[in-house]
Parts: sequence; C-alpha cells; structure tokens
Amino acid sequence: MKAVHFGAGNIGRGFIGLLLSRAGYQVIFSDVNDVLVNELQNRGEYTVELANEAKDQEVVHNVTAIDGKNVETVAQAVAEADLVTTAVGVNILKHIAPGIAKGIELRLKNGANPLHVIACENAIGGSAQLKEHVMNLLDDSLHDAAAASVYFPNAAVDRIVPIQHHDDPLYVQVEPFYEWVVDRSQMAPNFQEVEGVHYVDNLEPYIERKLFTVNTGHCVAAYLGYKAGFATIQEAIVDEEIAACVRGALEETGAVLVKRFGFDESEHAKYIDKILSRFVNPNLTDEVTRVGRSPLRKLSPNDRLVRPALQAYEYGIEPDHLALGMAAACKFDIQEDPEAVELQKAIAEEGLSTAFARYTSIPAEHPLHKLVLEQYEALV
Ligand SMILES: NC(=O)C1=CN([C@@H]2O[C@H](COP(=O)(O)OP(=O)(O)OC[C@H]3O[C@@H](n4cnc5c(N)ncnc54)[C@H](O)[C@@H]3O)[C@@H](O)[C@H]2O)C=CC1
Ligand SMILES: O=P(O)(O)OC[C@H]1O[C@](O)(CO)[C@@H](O)[C@@H]1O
Repeated sequence: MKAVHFGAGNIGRGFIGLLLSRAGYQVIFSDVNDVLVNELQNRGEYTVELANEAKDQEVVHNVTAIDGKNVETVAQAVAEADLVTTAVGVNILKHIAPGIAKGIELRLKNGANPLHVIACENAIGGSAQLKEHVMNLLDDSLHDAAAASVYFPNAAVDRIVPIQHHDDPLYVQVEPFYEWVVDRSQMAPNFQEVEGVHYVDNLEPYIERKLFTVNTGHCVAAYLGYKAGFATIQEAIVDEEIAACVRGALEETGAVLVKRFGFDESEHAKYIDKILSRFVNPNLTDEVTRVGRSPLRKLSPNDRLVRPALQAYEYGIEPDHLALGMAAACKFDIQEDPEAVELQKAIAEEGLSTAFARYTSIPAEHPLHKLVLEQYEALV
C-alpha cells in the first residue's frame, strides 16, 4: 500500500508518516524542501524520539520522498496512491491542489479506484477546503466522476511537535500523546482503516474541542508569554498570571463546548487538566514564536480565538481571557513572521480598531471588539 503525504515537516514526519508506516504503508513524502527530500530518498528511514524521561526512539522505515515542486511527479504519485494525506499548513493547501488535481485526472483515465485525501491541518474543514481548491482546477466534465471516487474526509490531529534543532534534519522529537480523528461519514463504504486512527460519525465536536482547547490555550500562552519576555511555552506556562489566564480562556471555551455539544462537565474539566499538563512537559522545548506563528490566521473568524469568543456571547458568557489573548496577539511583533509584520503595520497605519475589525470580522459595535481594545490598552 502506498500513501502520498504532503509535507515532510514536524507533523508529517513526527506523526502522520510514523503512523502510516507503522500501519504498513510505504510513505512517499512530497515536499518543496530539497534537504528533506534528498535525505528521505537516500536513507529511506528516520528516527522519532518521544519527549518522555526515557527519550524512547522509534525508527520509521519504508519511507521516501518526491520533489513537491514537480507537478508531473506529484500527479503520478497521487495517481498510484492508496491514500493521500497532508500536513503543510492550511494556507498552503491551494499550492498542493494542482498536483492532486492532475493525479485525479490520471486516476480517472486509469479506472477510478477510490481514494481518500485527508488534510491533517489545524483548521475546521481542512479537507473540505482542499477539495474546493482541487475541484476548482478539474474540468467540469470530470466533476461527477471525481466526486464519485475521491473522498475528502475532514480530520482533527493532535500531537505537539516543536521546531527541531538537531544535526540530523530528519530526526524529530514529539510529545508522547497523539490523537488522529477522521470523519467516517465522509469516506467510501468498506474503506481500509488505518491502525491508530479514531473514526467517528461526526467530527464537529472533536475538532472544536481540540482546536478550542489545545490550540486556544497554547496560543494564549504563546502571546502572553511573548509579551512577558519568555522564549518558550514551558517557561511561560509556569508563570502564575499566565497560567491563570490560559486556564481562564479554557474555562470560557469549555463552557461553550459543554453547552454546544452536551459534553459532561467534569469529563471536560479533566480534558482541560490533561491539555494543560501537556503544555508543561519539561522534556519539550516549544518556542512561543512557533505556537503564536501566523497571528492573522489565528485571529481569523473561524479560528481558535474569535470563533469560541463569539460563541461565548451567544451563551451569555463574557470571554475576558479570550479577549486578553486576542489583545496580546495584537502585540505579537516578530520580524521573521510575515503575518505578525503585516498586523503590526496595519495597526500602526490604520489604528487597532480598524485593523482588528478587518482581520477578525468583529465590527466596532460588538462588545467583544470593545473588550479587546480595553485589554490591549491595559497590557503594558
Ligand atoms: N507541529 C505541530 O505540533 C502540529 C501541527 N499541526 C498542523 O500541521 C501542519 C504542518 O505543521 P508543521 O508540521 O508544524 O509545519 P512544518 O513547517 O514543520 O511542516 C510543513 C512542511 O510542509 C512543506 N511544504 C510547504 N509547501 C509545500 C508544498 N507546496 N508541497 C509540499 N510540501 C510543502 C514544508 O517544506 C515543510 O516541510 C499545520 O497545518 C499545523 O497547524 C497540527 C497538529 C500539530
Ligand atoms: O500549527 P498552528 O496552527 O500554527 O498552531 C500551533 C499549534 O499547533 C500545535 O502544534 C498542534 O496542534 C500546537 O502545539 C499549537 O497550538
């Protein structure tokens, strides 16, 4: 069995590639980074280290790579694949769509075996977004046949994999915990299950619980940590004020999640504690610049801050801590992060109120807008 996985980065190697290889797939990584591609081609394996006390290691075998810049090569690989997965970043999905679309064209010519394409990105409806990009590139005459044989089930992926600093570019250290949830209702009948994947009939509660707990809490810690001068999440999260604010934000998203999905309150409280304990893991070093990266994406209407905060109002909850996280995001001033540069420039030129309304779609009249501006002024 062959799996083509787009993105040989941290999650690609440290999570998805590892699980697919364990499940018996030959994993063909498609990446635009020549160093990663060459090393994977030459060695055919790499090592994953668990961030536990023993630093357990596992060698991932039966892997190779192709040049993601070569659309013909990518299309051929997709045409021959039994499964396609991605972990490139949700904003990169449009750039991998041409190779997938061409690959689907080739598959349709060759008999249209069913194919699943699973985007493993931090986003609601990641696979659906990829499907739209791909379908827009396919000729109208192929739409029905493609829709009948190519499935794009949405997924939620959870494993913390920081930026890696090793001499070996393939070596990757990951936290021990992982969870990969895929929407079974969007898959072909009698699909081949991948061991280690949790299939569910309705992904919505899983993706929202994960995104609005792990990712919300993490980015609030990153933005407040950056503001307080900490370099890593591990340093930031032991600061009492930051820890209290992160917990406060998760209590706000938790109250929303419990109301929206009917989760058991005490079970959800345990889930929050478990997530907070993962942030503290002393065997990981996770930079606040990574966890806070792309602040415009993180402040966008459907992402981990704005969406749960707006939902909070619907339930009569005032999201003070989420608002503080958003205010701190507006102070995230990292020169190496193009979205942080754009945000700072917009705030300097247009003023916070106009820039915030534009990127978050929260109008100036909304009480959340006012709350964030107050928190921003109060942040020293
Ligand atoms: N690192 C983590 O802890 C987690 C990350 N994620 C999600 O996984 C995705 C990837 O994140 P990371 O692995 O951390 O990022 P990363 O930056 O380590 O990996 C992304 C990889 O995609 C490659 N890439 C970029 N453009 C490409 C293209 N056109 N074709 C093929 N490959 C291309 C890059 O060269 C890089 O190797 C993101 O959506 C992130 O939100 C989800 C859960 C955990
Ligand atoms: O990958 P993104 O969406 O930029 O956000 C970083 C987040 O993703 C993770 O790497 C995994 O969900 C978290 O560690 C962190 O909250």
